[in-house]
Amino acid sequence: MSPKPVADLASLKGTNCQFKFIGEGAANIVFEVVFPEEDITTQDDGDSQILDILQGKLLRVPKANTKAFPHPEILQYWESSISPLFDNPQEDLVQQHLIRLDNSVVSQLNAILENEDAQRRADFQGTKVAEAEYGMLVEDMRKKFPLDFLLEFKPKWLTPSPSAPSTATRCRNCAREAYRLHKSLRSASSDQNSSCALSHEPPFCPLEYLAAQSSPCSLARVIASINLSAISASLDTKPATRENPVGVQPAVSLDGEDDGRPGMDQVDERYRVALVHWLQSNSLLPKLRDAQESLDPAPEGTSDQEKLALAMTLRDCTCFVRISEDSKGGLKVEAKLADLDKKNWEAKLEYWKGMDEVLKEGGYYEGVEVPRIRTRCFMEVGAGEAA
Ligand SMILES: O=P(O)(O)O[C@@H]1[C@@H](OP(=O)(O)O)[C@H](OP(=O)(O)O)[C@H](O)[C@H](OP(=O)(O)O)[C@H]1OP(=O)(O)O
Ligand SMILES: Nc1ncnc2c1ncn2[C@@H]1O[C@H](COP(=O)(O)OP(=O)(O)OP(=O)(O)O)[C@@H](O)[C@H]1O
Repeated sequence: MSPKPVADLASLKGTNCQFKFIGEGAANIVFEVVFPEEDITTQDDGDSQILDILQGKLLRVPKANTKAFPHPEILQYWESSISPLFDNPQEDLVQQHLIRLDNSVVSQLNAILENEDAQRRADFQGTKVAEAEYGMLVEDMRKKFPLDFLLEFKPKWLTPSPSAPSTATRCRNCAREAYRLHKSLRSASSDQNSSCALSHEPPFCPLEYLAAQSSPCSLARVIASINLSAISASLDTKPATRENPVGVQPAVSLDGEDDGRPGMDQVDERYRVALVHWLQSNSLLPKLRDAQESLDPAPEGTSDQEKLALAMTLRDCTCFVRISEDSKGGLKVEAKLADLDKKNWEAKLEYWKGMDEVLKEGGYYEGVEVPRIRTRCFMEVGAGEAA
């Protein structure tokens, strides 16, 4: 049975609410619905209902002209195929609900995007919100209070790709990053771009987040990457692009402002301890890895494309880790996975197969592409380290 919408955005008409652009990916755009203070205190019954529903949630709407499934289908899949993989889906997954969209709201959202266009990631500029019937309300995983600590990253492929050679020295993600950078180097027409791609900061390897459970060196690198990211974010104000390696570093938010963010060393030591404890002991990333692994095909391959699609969904999610003070003055860590959307395997199969081939044939798994792209994959650096 299809999920039912929890609300209709048409009921926002006549209110003074505004929308704020929060972020976007290839398939969705996320907005905050902001109400003026006076509206919050003086709503009649109908409006206060939608206000209550929107509380603590963000509006996630589909982009136009993608091959992604409509949100009701994504949600149904999430309920039937994703949630059962987790022992405690309420705790482990960013909660989401269906909401009915409204054409005039979609026009409003598109006007906001047009205004923000110059600030958007270069390859996303010009893309619009679809005139779809449904969108989603998702649990807001941003900081709730200024002192909260927030880390956002994509865990990606936590086990080797079944098609990687046994001689691989890079994980699938670092191999793909090397390929992307290599491609941008080859297509760069000016010397300036070429040297930029060669002198890039190596992409942070997502395997390190999991390795931090047993390897003190990985743990130290994760903590260092957070520092690095906070510093580079304040120095480099250019929007992230696929070719700009800063865009693939984990996003970290320490004080809610983009500029002058302190590094971890300036943050309350208690937050660092809580983060280290989470990195060393969480069951979320091992659970995600096990789920990915259980879907991997036998060596002879699989023809079960639905299984492949589920594996690819689990390899393309986002992890939010929020640390905040609880009501007793202690710290609570909330770690949840988002963007576990059903993949349209019919539309993506060729891309997936093509990428597999390119990474294997181009020597990206072994780091033998010419010129060699600098990476710092856990498989490279972690190999010689004792746990
Ligand atoms: O192919 P990959 O590993 O680069 O992953 C793509 C993502 O690239 P990223 O790893 O975040 O740099 C890509 O992320 P971006 O939007 O480019 O940041 C998408 O998530 C894409 O999935 P879809 O087309 O939205 O269904 C992702 O495609 P899938 O392969 O997961 O279908
Ligand atoms: N629940 C949330 N809480 C806070 N921020 C969020 C939330 N969901 C999404 N965002 C922000 O919006 C951005 C884009 O959202 P999302 O990942 O859903 O887009 P997408 O198009 O599905 O991504 P992809 O390209 O990976 O498929 C995220 O990177 C994040 O910064």
